[in-house]
Amino acid sequence: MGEHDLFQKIGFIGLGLIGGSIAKKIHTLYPDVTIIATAGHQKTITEAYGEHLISNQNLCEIKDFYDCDYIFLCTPVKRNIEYLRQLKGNIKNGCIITDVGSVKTDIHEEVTALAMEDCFIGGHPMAGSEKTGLKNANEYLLENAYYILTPTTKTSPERLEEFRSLVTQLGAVALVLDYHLHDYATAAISHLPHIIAYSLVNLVKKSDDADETMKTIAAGGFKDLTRIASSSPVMWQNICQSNSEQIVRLIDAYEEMLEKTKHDILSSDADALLQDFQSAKDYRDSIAITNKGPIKEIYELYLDLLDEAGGIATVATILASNHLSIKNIGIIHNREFEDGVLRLEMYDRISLDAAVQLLRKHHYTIYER
Ligand SMILES: NC(=O)C1=CN([C@@H]2O[C@H](COP(=O)(O)OP(=O)(O)OC[C@H]3O[C@@H](n4cnc5c(N)ncnc54)[C@H](O)[C@@H]3O)[C@@H](O)[C@H]2O)C=CC1
Ligand SMILES: O=C(O)C(=O)Cc1ccc(O)cc1
Repeated sequence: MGEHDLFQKIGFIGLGLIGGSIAKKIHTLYPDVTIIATAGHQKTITEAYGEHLISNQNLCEIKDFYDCDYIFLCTPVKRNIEYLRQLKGNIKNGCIITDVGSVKTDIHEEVTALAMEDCFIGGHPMAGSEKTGLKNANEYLLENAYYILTPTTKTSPERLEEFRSLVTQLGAVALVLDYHLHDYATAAISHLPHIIAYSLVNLVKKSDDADETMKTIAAGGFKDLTRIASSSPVMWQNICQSNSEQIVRLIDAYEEMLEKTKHDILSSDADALLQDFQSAKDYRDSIAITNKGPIKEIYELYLDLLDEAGGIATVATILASNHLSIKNIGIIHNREFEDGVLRLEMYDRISLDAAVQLLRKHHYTIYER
Protein backbone atom coordinates (compact mmCIF):
# COMPACT_ATOMS: atom_id res chain seq x y z
CA MET A 1 0.00 0.00 0.00
CA GLY A 2 1.53 3.31 -1.11
CA GLU A 3 1.84 6.20 1.29
CA HIS A 4 -0.81 8.25 -0.48
CA ASP A 5 -3.44 5.55 -0.04
CA LEU A 6 -3.85 7.32 3.30
CA PHE A 7 -5.78 10.02 1.47
CA GLN A 8 -8.11 10.09 -1.50
CA LYS A 9 -9.61 13.56 -1.32
CA ILE A 10 -8.10 16.88 -0.32
CA GLY A 11 -9.97 20.16 0.09
CA PHE A 12 -8.65 23.71 -0.22
CA ILE A 13 -10.40 26.71 1.24
CA GLY A 14 -8.59 29.53 -0.55
CA LEU A 15 -6.68 28.73 -3.74
CA GLY A 16 -4.26 31.62 -4.12
CA LEU A 17 -0.47 31.76 -4.09
CA ILE A 18 -0.03 29.28 -1.24
CA GLY A 19 -3.14 27.08 -1.54
CA GLY A 20 -2.69 26.95 -5.32
CA SER A 21 0.98 26.01 -5.03
CA ILE A 22 0.28 23.19 -2.58
CA ALA A 23 -2.64 21.93 -4.68
CA LYS A 24 -0.48 21.94 -7.83
CA LYS A 25 2.27 19.96 -6.13
CA ILE A 26 -0.20 17.43 -4.73
CA HIS A 27 -1.81 17.10 -8.15
CA THR A 28 1.57 16.34 -9.76
CA LEU A 29 2.53 13.86 -7.02
CA TYR A 30 -0.84 12.13 -6.80
CA PRO A 31 -2.83 12.66 -10.00
CA ASP A 32 -5.52 10.22 -8.85
CA VAL A 33 -6.26 12.09 -5.62
CA THR A 34 -9.42 14.21 -5.86
CA ILE A 35 -8.89 17.89 -5.10
CA ILE A 36 -11.77 20.25 -4.42
CA ALA A 37 -11.54 23.93 -3.59
CA THR A 38 -13.42 27.07 -2.83
CA ALA A 39 -12.15 30.62 -3.12
CA GLY A 40 -13.22 34.24 -2.88
CA HIS A 41 -14.09 34.39 -6.58
CA GLN A 42 -15.69 31.99 -9.06
CA LYS A 43 -12.99 32.98 -11.58
CA THR A 44 -10.34 31.17 -9.52
CA ILE A 45 -12.41 27.98 -9.47
CA THR A 46 -13.11 28.19 -13.21
CA GLU A 47 -9.38 28.63 -13.87
CA ALA A 48 -8.37 25.73 -11.59
CA TYR A 49 -11.05 23.47 -13.08
CA GLY A 50 -9.87 24.42 -16.56
CA GLU A 51 -6.35 23.35 -15.62
CA HIS A 52 -7.74 20.00 -14.34
CA LEU A 53 -6.39 20.89 -10.91
CA ILE A 54 -9.71 20.54 -9.08
CA SER A 55 -12.83 18.47 -9.72
CA ASN A 56 -15.48 21.08 -8.85
CA GLN A 57 -16.68 23.61 -11.40
CA ASN A 58 -18.30 26.02 -8.96
CA LEU A 59 -17.53 27.44 -5.53
CA CYS A 60 -17.95 24.75 -2.84
CA GLU A 61 -20.11 24.89 0.24
CA ILE A 62 -18.84 23.69 3.61
CA LYS A 63 -20.80 20.43 3.33
CA ASP A 64 -18.82 19.54 0.19
CA PHE A 65 -15.72 19.09 2.34
CA TYR A 66 -17.30 16.43 4.59
CA ASP A 67 -15.46 13.48 2.99
CA CYS A 68 -12.01 15.11 2.66
CA ASP A 69 -9.02 13.43 4.28
CA TYR A 70 -7.19 16.75 4.53
CA ILE A 71 -8.56 20.28 4.46
CA PHE A 72 -6.09 23.13 3.91
CA LEU A 73 -7.22 26.57 5.11
CA CYS A 74 -5.45 29.01 2.78
CA THR A 75 -7.29 32.32 3.09
CA PRO A 76 -6.15 35.38 5.13
CA VAL A 77 -5.63 34.34 8.78
CA LYS A 78 -8.81 35.86 10.24
CA ARG A 79 -10.89 34.20 7.51
CA ASN A 80 -9.25 30.83 8.20
CA ILE A 81 -10.62 31.03 11.75
CA GLU A 82 -14.13 31.70 10.45
CA TYR A 83 -13.89 28.66 8.18
CA LEU A 84 -12.58 26.52 11.02
CA ARG A 85 -15.75 27.36 13.00
CA GLN A 86 -17.93 26.41 10.05
CA LEU A 87 -16.10 23.09 9.62
CA LYS A 88 -16.83 21.97 13.17
CA GLY A 89 -19.16 18.97 13.02
CA ASN A 90 -18.96 18.89 9.22
CA ILE A 91 -15.88 16.73 8.69
CA LYS A 92 -15.45 12.99 8.59
CA ASN A 93 -13.69 10.96 11.27
CA GLY A 94 -9.94 11.02 10.73
CA CYS A 95 -9.87 14.20 8.66
CA ILE A 96 -6.94 16.50 9.38
CA ILE A 97 -7.64 20.20 9.14
CA THR A 98 -4.53 22.29 8.66
CA ASP A 99 -3.90 25.93 7.81
CA VAL A 100 -1.05 27.76 6.08
CA GLY A 101 -1.54 31.03 7.95
CA SER A 102 1.34 33.28 9.00
CA VAL A 103 0.06 33.46 12.62
CA LYS A 104 -0.64 30.47 14.83
CA THR A 105 -1.72 31.40 18.40
CA ASP A 106 -5.04 32.92 17.35
CA ILE A 107 -6.20 29.87 15.39
CA HIS A 108 -4.91 27.44 18.05
CA GLU A 109 -6.94 29.28 20.70
CA GLU A 110 -10.03 28.87 18.53
CA VAL A 111 -9.20 25.19 17.96
CA THR A 112 -9.10 24.73 21.75
CA ALA A 113 -12.31 26.68 22.28
CA LEU A 114 -14.04 24.52 19.66
CA ALA A 115 -12.56 21.29 21.11
CA MET A 116 -11.06 20.43 17.72
CA GLU A 117 -7.53 19.70 18.98
CA ASP A 118 -7.55 16.08 17.84
CA CYS A 119 -8.15 16.96 14.18
CA PHE A 120 -6.10 20.15 13.76
CA ILE A 121 -2.41 20.55 13.00
CA GLY A 122 -1.22 24.09 12.34
CA GLY A 123 1.14 24.72 9.44
CA HIS A 124 3.12 27.59 7.97
CA PRO A 125 5.26 27.24 4.87
CA MET A 126 8.15 29.71 5.08
CA ALA A 127 7.95 30.31 1.37
CA GLY A 128 6.10 32.76 -0.75
CA SER A 129 6.51 36.17 -2.23
CA GLU A 130 4.86 39.54 -2.68
CA LYS A 131 2.73 38.02 -5.45
CA THR A 132 -0.83 36.76 -4.95
CA GLY A 133 -3.38 34.54 -6.60
CA LEU A 134 -3.54 31.22 -8.42
CA LYS A 135 -1.89 32.75 -11.48
CA ASN A 136 1.34 33.09 -9.49
CA ALA A 137 1.10 29.69 -7.80
CA ASN A 138 3.56 27.04 -8.83
CA GLU A 139 4.37 23.55 -7.65
CA TYR A 140 7.99 24.44 -6.88
CA LEU A 141 7.18 27.24 -4.43
CA LEU A 142 7.69 25.11 -1.34
CA GLU A 143 10.81 23.35 -2.59
CA ASN A 144 13.47 23.27 0.14
CA ALA A 145 11.58 25.77 2.28
CA TYR A 146 10.96 25.25 5.98
CA TYR A 147 7.37 24.25 6.68
CA ILE A 148 6.58 24.88 10.33
CA LEU A 149 4.16 22.46 12.01
CA THR A 150 2.35 23.39 15.20
CA PRO A 151 0.58 20.32 16.58
CA THR A 152 -1.90 20.60 19.46
CA THR A 153 -1.53 18.79 22.78
CA LYS A 154 -3.97 16.21 21.43
CA THR A 155 -2.33 15.58 18.05
CA SER A 156 -1.42 11.91 17.98
CA PRO A 157 2.18 11.04 17.01
CA GLU A 158 0.84 8.96 14.10
CA ARG A 159 -1.12 11.86 12.66
CA LEU A 160 1.80 14.23 13.09
CA GLU A 161 4.06 11.76 11.29
CA GLU A 162 1.52 11.32 8.51
CA PHE A 163 1.30 15.07 8.00
CA ARG A 164 5.07 15.52 8.30
CA SER A 165 5.47 12.92 5.58
CA LEU A 166 3.04 14.80 3.30
CA VAL A 167 4.95 18.05 3.88
CA THR A 168 8.19 16.28 3.01
CA GLN A 169 6.57 14.93 -0.16
CA LEU A 170 5.73 18.51 -1.07
CA GLY A 171 9.48 19.15 -1.15
CA ALA A 172 9.56 21.21 2.05
CA VAL A 173 11.53 20.72 5.27
CA ALA A 174 9.20 20.10 8.22
CA LEU A 175 10.01 21.77 11.54
CA VAL A 176 7.83 21.35 14.63
CA LEU A 177 7.50 24.48 16.79
CA ASP A 178 5.42 25.60 19.75
CA TYR A 179 2.85 28.05 18.38
CA HIS A 180 3.73 30.85 20.83
CA LEU A 181 7.37 30.61 19.84
CA HIS A 182 6.31 30.57 16.20
CA ASP A 183 4.44 33.85 16.59
CA TYR A 184 7.30 35.60 18.41
CA ALA A 185 9.86 34.39 15.87
CA THR A 186 7.77 35.28 12.82
CA ALA A 187 6.93 38.68 14.32
CA ALA A 188 10.70 39.33 14.34
CA ILE A 189 11.75 37.85 11.00
CA SER A 190 8.63 38.44 8.90
CA HIS A 191 5.95 40.69 10.40
CA LEU A 192 8.15 43.55 11.69
CA PRO A 193 10.19 43.54 8.44
CA HIS A 194 6.95 43.99 6.54
CA ILE A 195 5.96 46.91 8.74
CA ILE A 196 9.38 48.48 8.29
CA ALA A 197 9.13 48.00 4.51
CA TYR A 198 5.70 49.53 4.13
CA SER A 199 6.34 52.42 6.52
CA LEU A 200 9.58 53.25 4.71
CA VAL A 201 7.77 53.25 1.35
CA ASN A 202 5.05 55.50 2.75
CA LEU A 203 7.69 57.80 4.27
CA VAL A 204 9.39 58.20 0.90
CA LYS A 205 6.04 58.72 -0.82
CA LYS A 206 5.17 61.44 1.69
CA SER A 207 8.60 63.08 1.55
CA ASP A 208 9.07 63.06 -2.25
CA ASP A 209 8.75 66.22 -4.35
CA ALA A 210 6.45 66.89 -7.30
CA ASP A 211 9.14 65.68 -9.75
CA GLU A 212 9.34 62.39 -7.83
CA THR A 213 13.09 62.74 -7.40
CA MET A 214 13.25 60.13 -4.64
CA LYS A 215 11.22 57.59 -6.61
CA THR A 216 13.38 58.17 -9.69
CA ILE A 217 16.73 57.64 -8.01
CA ALA A 218 15.62 54.86 -5.63
CA ALA A 219 18.53 52.45 -5.69
CA GLY A 220 19.06 48.75 -5.04
CA GLY A 221 19.13 49.04 -1.26
CA PHE A 222 15.72 50.70 -1.11
CA LYS A 223 14.27 48.23 -3.58
CA ASP A 224 15.77 45.18 -1.78
CA LEU A 225 14.44 46.36 1.54
CA THR A 226 10.94 47.20 0.30
CA ARG A 227 10.01 44.45 -2.20
CA ILE A 228 7.64 42.94 0.36
CA ALA A 229 5.70 46.22 0.62
CA SER A 230 4.06 45.10 -2.66
CA SER A 231 2.41 42.14 -0.84
CA SER A 232 -1.33 41.66 -0.37
CA PRO A 233 -2.66 44.48 1.89
CA VAL A 234 -5.53 42.28 3.15
CA MET A 235 -3.15 39.48 4.12
CA TRP A 236 -1.02 41.90 6.15
CA GLN A 237 -4.02 43.61 7.70
CA ASN A 238 -5.09 40.16 8.93
CA ILE A 239 -1.61 39.25 10.21
CA CYS A 240 -1.32 42.50 12.21
CA GLN A 241 -4.75 41.97 13.78
CA SER A 242 -4.00 38.36 14.60
CA ASN A 243 -0.45 38.66 15.99
CA SER A 244 -0.83 42.12 17.51
CA GLU A 245 0.77 41.30 20.88
CA GLN A 246 4.03 39.94 19.48
CA ILE A 247 4.22 42.55 16.72
CA VAL A 248 3.81 45.42 19.20
CA ARG A 249 6.46 43.83 21.42
CA LEU A 250 8.89 43.84 18.48
CA ILE A 251 7.93 47.37 17.37
CA ASP A 252 8.76 48.57 20.92
CA ALA A 253 12.16 46.86 20.78
CA TYR A 254 12.78 48.27 17.32
CA GLU A 255 11.85 51.79 18.44
CA GLU A 256 14.45 51.47 21.18
CA MET A 257 17.04 50.51 18.58
CA LEU A 258 16.15 53.48 16.39
CA GLU A 259 16.26 55.78 19.41
CA LYS A 260 19.74 54.52 20.28
CA THR A 261 20.96 55.04 16.71
CA LYS A 262 19.43 58.52 16.69
CA HIS A 263 21.21 59.29 19.95
CA ASP A 264 24.55 57.95 18.64
CA ILE A 265 24.22 60.10 15.50
CA LEU A 266 23.23 63.22 17.45
CA SER A 267 26.12 62.78 19.89
CA SER A 268 28.55 61.86 17.08
CA ASP A 269 29.39 58.63 18.86
CA ALA A 270 31.50 57.20 16.02
CA ASP A 271 32.56 54.12 18.03
CA ALA A 272 29.00 53.17 18.92
CA LEU A 273 27.87 53.56 15.30
CA LEU A 274 30.77 51.49 14.00
CA GLN A 275 30.14 48.79 16.59
CA ASP A 276 26.46 48.49 15.67
CA PHE A 277 27.12 48.43 11.91
CA GLN A 278 29.89 45.85 12.41
CA SER A 279 27.77 43.66 14.65
CA ALA A 280 24.89 43.72 12.14
CA LYS A 281 27.25 42.96 9.26
CA ASP A 282 28.80 39.99 11.09
CA TYR A 283 25.40 38.52 11.96
CA ARG A 284 23.95 39.10 8.47
CA ASP A 285 27.04 37.61 6.81
CA SER A 286 26.75 34.57 9.06
CA ILE A 287 23.19 33.91 7.86
CA ALA A 288 24.43 33.41 4.30
CA ILE A 289 27.53 31.44 5.29
CA THR A 290 26.53 29.21 8.16
CA ASN A 291 22.83 28.76 7.58
CA LYS A 292 22.34 25.00 7.59
CA GLY A 293 18.88 25.42 6.16
CA PRO A 294 17.63 24.07 2.90
CA ILE A 295 19.94 24.32 -0.07
CA LYS A 296 18.70 26.92 -2.50
CA GLU A 297 18.05 25.55 -5.94
CA ILE A 298 19.87 27.37 -8.72
CA TYR A 299 17.84 28.03 -11.86
CA GLU A 300 20.49 28.13 -14.55
CA LEU A 301 20.90 27.41 -18.24
CA TYR A 302 23.82 27.46 -20.66
CA LEU A 303 23.63 28.47 -24.28
CA ASP A 304 25.82 28.76 -27.34
CA LEU A 305 25.95 32.37 -28.42
CA LEU A 306 25.15 33.05 -32.06
CA ASP A 307 28.22 34.31 -33.87
CA GLU A 308 27.19 37.92 -34.19
CA ALA A 309 28.05 41.31 -32.73
CA GLY A 310 25.98 42.22 -29.67
CA GLY A 311 25.11 38.55 -29.02
CA ILE A 312 24.72 38.93 -25.27
CA ALA A 313 22.60 42.05 -25.69
CA THR A 314 20.29 40.17 -28.08
CA VAL A 315 19.71 37.38 -25.53
CA ALA A 316 19.11 39.91 -22.75
CA THR A 317 16.65 41.82 -24.93
CA ILE A 318 14.68 38.70 -25.88
CA LEU A 319 14.26 37.84 -22.20
CA ALA A 320 13.56 41.39 -21.04
CA SER A 321 10.90 41.96 -23.69
CA ASN A 322 9.15 38.89 -22.29
CA HIS A 323 9.39 40.20 -18.71
CA LEU A 324 11.99 37.62 -17.70
CA SER A 325 14.59 39.04 -15.34
CA ILE A 326 18.13 37.67 -15.33
CA LYS A 327 19.61 37.12 -11.88
CA ASN A 328 23.17 36.46 -13.07
CA ILE A 329 24.94 36.32 -16.41
CA GLY A 330 28.46 35.28 -17.42
CA ILE A 331 30.67 33.51 -19.95
CA ILE A 332 31.87 30.08 -18.83
CA HIS A 333 34.99 28.32 -20.12
CA ASN A 334 35.67 24.91 -18.68
CA ARG A 335 36.33 21.34 -19.74
CA GLU A 336 32.66 20.72 -20.35
CA PHE A 337 32.24 23.85 -22.44
CA GLU A 338 35.67 24.24 -24.05
CA ASP A 339 34.56 26.86 -26.56
CA GLY A 340 32.78 28.90 -23.94
CA VAL A 341 29.08 29.30 -23.34
CA LEU A 342 26.85 31.95 -21.87
CA ARG A 343 25.54 31.06 -18.42
CA LEU A 344 22.23 32.59 -17.35
CA GLU A 345 20.75 32.34 -13.89
CA MET A 346 17.06 33.07 -13.46
CA TYR A 347 15.10 33.78 -10.29
CA ASP A 348 12.78 30.78 -10.24
CA ARG A 349 11.78 27.57 -11.97
CA ILE A 350 8.96 29.16 -13.97
CA SER A 351 11.24 31.88 -15.37
CA LEU A 352 13.87 29.28 -16.20
CA ASP A 353 11.41 27.07 -18.07
CA ALA A 354 10.03 30.08 -19.92
CA ALA A 355 13.54 31.30 -20.82
CA VAL A 356 14.54 27.88 -22.19
CA GLN A 357 11.41 27.66 -24.29
CA LEU A 358 11.76 31.20 -25.60
CA LEU A 359 15.45 30.95 -26.47
CA ARG A 360 14.94 27.60 -28.22
CA LYS A 361 12.21 29.26 -30.27
CA HIS A 362 14.86 31.80 -31.29
CA HIS A 363 17.09 28.89 -32.40
CA TYR A 364 19.62 29.04 -29.58
CA THR A 365 21.23 25.76 -28.47
CA ILE A 366 20.48 25.34 -24.79
CA TYR A 367 22.17 23.06 -22.28
CA GLU A 368 20.30 22.42 -19.04
CA ARG A 369 22.01 20.67 -16.14
N1 LIG B 1 2.01 35.14 0.52
C1 LIG B 1 2.94 34.50 1.17
O1 LIG B 1 4.11 34.64 0.85
C2 LIG B 1 2.55 33.60 2.30
C3 LIG B 1 1.28 33.57 2.81
N2 LIG B 1 0.96 32.73 3.84
C4 LIG B 1 -0.41 32.67 4.36
O2 LIG B 1 -1.16 31.97 3.40
C5 LIG B 1 -2.52 32.40 3.41
C6 LIG B 1 -2.94 32.70 2.01
O3 LIG B 1 -2.10 33.69 1.45
P1 LIG B 1 -1.80 33.78 -0.12
O4 LIG B 1 -2.02 32.48 -0.77
O5 LIG B 1 -0.51 34.44 -0.24
O6 LIG B 1 -2.93 34.80 -0.55
P2 LIG B 1 -3.68 34.97 -1.94
O7 LIG B 1 -4.29 36.33 -1.89
O8 LIG B 1 -2.81 34.61 -3.07
O9 LIG B 1 -4.84 33.88 -1.83
C7 LIG B 1 -5.88 33.94 -0.90
C8 LIG B 1 -6.99 33.02 -1.33
O10 LIG B 1 -8.03 33.09 -0.36
C9 LIG B 1 -9.25 33.35 -1.01
N3 LIG B 1 -10.16 34.04 -0.13
C10 LIG B 1 -10.03 35.25 0.41
N4 LIG B 1 -11.11 35.53 1.15
C11 LIG B 1 -11.92 34.44 1.07
C12 LIG B 1 -13.18 34.09 1.59
N5 LIG B 1 -13.82 34.92 2.37
N6 LIG B 1 -13.71 32.87 1.28
C13 LIG B 1 -13.04 32.03 0.49
N7 LIG B 1 -11.86 32.30 -0.03
C14 LIG B 1 -11.32 33.49 0.26
C15 LIG B 1 -8.87 34.14 -2.25
O11 LIG B 1 -9.89 34.12 -3.21
C16 LIG B 1 -7.62 33.39 -2.66
O12 LIG B 1 -7.98 32.23 -3.36
C17 LIG B 1 -2.58 33.57 4.37
O13 LIG B 1 -3.15 33.13 5.57
C18 LIG B 1 -1.14 33.98 4.56
O14 LIG B 1 -0.93 34.51 5.85
C19 LIG B 1 1.88 31.85 4.35
C20 LIG B 1 3.15 31.82 3.86
C21 LIG B 1 3.60 32.71 2.82
O1 LIG C 1 8.19 37.59 0.05
C1 LIG C 1 8.88 37.13 0.95
O2 LIG C 1 10.12 37.13 0.91
C2 LIG C 1 8.25 36.55 2.14
O3 LIG C 1 8.82 36.55 3.18
C3 LIG C 1 6.91 35.96 1.93
C4 LIG C 1 6.20 35.49 3.15
C5 LIG C 1 5.10 36.19 3.59
C6 LIG C 1 4.39 35.73 4.68
C7 LIG C 1 4.79 34.59 5.32
O4 LIG C 1 4.11 34.16 6.38
C8 LIG C 1 5.91 33.88 4.89
C9 LIG C 1 6.60 34.32 3.79
